[in-house]
Amino acid sequence: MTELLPVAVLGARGRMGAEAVRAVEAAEDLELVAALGSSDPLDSLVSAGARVVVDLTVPDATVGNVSFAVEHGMHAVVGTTGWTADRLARLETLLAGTPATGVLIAPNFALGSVLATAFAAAAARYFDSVEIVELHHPDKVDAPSGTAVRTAQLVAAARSAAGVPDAPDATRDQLDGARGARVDGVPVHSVRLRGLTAHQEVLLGSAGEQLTIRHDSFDRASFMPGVLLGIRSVARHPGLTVGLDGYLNLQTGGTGS
Ligand SMILES: NC(=O)C1=CN([C@@H]2O[C@H](COP(=O)(O)OP(=O)(O)OC[C@H]3O[C@@H](n4cnc5c(N)ncnc54)[C@H](O)[C@@H]3O)[C@@H](O)[C@H]2O)C=CC1
Ligand SMILES: O=C(O)C1=N[C@H](C(=O)O)C[C@H](O)C1
Repeated sequence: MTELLPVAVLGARGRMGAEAVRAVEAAEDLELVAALGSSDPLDSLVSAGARVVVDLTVPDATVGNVSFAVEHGMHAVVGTTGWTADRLARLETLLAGTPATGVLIAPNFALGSVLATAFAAAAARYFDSVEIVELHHPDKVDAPSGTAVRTAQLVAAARSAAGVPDAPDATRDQLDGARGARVDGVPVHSVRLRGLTAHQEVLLGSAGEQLTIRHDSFDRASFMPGVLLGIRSVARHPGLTVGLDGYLNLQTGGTGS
């Protein structure tokens, strides 16, 4: 009989965590060994024998949780937002001490969203202007979304690599925030609206034309195939991987590893 992979979920009583608990419980090759909330001690991850820790908590808690997992030789699959460049650099330093341990920081687990971001990065060099609109439910605690930040970073990097200058415009803000926030020079606008789940549009414009790349998550079930792919793959990817695209062969049309 094949051994089951022992998995723990942190933030297990939250919107995403509860969905992940159900997905792990339903997977025949995985065993849910711990499902922790905010007041549960991390030590129970060790006593439960978790090999992979899934973090779906809050930006203030995720760094401590992931550091604990890495320090105890557990792999981590992280959907929580708030991973700044500085936090990622410190995590890489920590991971250098345990070279066999893998951490996946995935701003978005929905395969369609990962593809939409890749399409936007591929298109970015061909258009004069690029702006991002992200739209979420109003219970979301952060803005802009992690997905929008990641998309803006990849768009900006693609434009910079191709030598595309920032598109100038004539607008001078009459009110702070009127043009959104800038992430690596890319304007990002955040909408919070009751009834929404998680949505993003990348608007690319040139003279006389517009390309819109839109992705919609209507249900948190959309994130679960990516969460499961992360859990099953993380041990084969030691070190830090940012973005689920790191586990997919997007260029070759492969189905992941
Ligand atoms: N990567 C992705 O595809 C997705 C990422 N997210 C991100 O996941 C995070 C969670 O989102 P939601 O589930 O909507 O939030 P939520 O607020 O419903 O759930 C967060 C849960 O974490 C718990 N928590 C807080 N501190 C904790 C700690 N130290 N240990 C264990 N649990 C703790 C809270 O009590 C709460 O139950 C957010 O950062 C969100 O942006 C959300 C959806 C998809
Ligand atoms: O809080 C959410 O809901 C989501 N958070 C992630 C983000 O900030 O990008 C992923 C998805 O957009 C849903």
